[in-house]
Amino acid sequence: MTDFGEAVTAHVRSWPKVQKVPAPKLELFTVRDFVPEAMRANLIALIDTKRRPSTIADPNGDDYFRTSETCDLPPDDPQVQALRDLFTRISGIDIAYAEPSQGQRYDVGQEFKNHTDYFEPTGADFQKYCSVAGQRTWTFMVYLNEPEAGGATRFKVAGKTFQPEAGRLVCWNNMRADGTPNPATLHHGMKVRKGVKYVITQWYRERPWK
Ligand SMILES: O=C(O)CCC(=O)C(=O)O
Ligand SMILES: [Fe+2]
Repeated sequence: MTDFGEAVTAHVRSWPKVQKVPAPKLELFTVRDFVPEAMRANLIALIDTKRRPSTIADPNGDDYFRTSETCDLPPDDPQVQALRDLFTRISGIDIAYAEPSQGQRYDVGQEFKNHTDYFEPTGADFQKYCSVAGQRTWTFMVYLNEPEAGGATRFKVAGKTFQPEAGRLVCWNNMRADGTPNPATLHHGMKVRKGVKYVITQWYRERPWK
């Protein structure tokens, strides 16, 4: 599938128990209990063994913009493959368009401030990140657990906040119908206040990743 607009939206909508989140100017969906519990536990353990400080594409002078840790999930791990299969089934997007899946771990006080997942077309590093596979299209994000307090994902423009809920999927189209990046996708991984938060993010590109 190479139509990342309506075709993916229609595919996601056909998933049992998917909910379309009412948000102006934004295709935003959620599915509760998307990731089975046994898979969540294994993925959390994987993230814990391989984490490194998270980075951002265009440094903006704020060293505290994204303070979490990231894990590049091993593509040959059976749990990672099972999760990627789930993303393929709900999105209908060929796995060739998927970036390597990433785990994120937030300790108390850690966050990912307001950002968009697409690369700024005017950003200094746009060519570096997008010349081969193109822009990011869809984001599929799952919560692997529930911290004791904090750690919500807030879509400021769309006016929607998700509390972390183990197994829940949140997904959205980063592009508008005309193919330009959609600023209404702005979102904030808010500070964890108590406990630890684990999520996995899966991004898709306009062209095959490799
Ligand atoms: O942790 C969250 O709630 C959001 C994560 C996120 O936005 C990202 O990894 O791009
Ligand atoms: Fe994000």
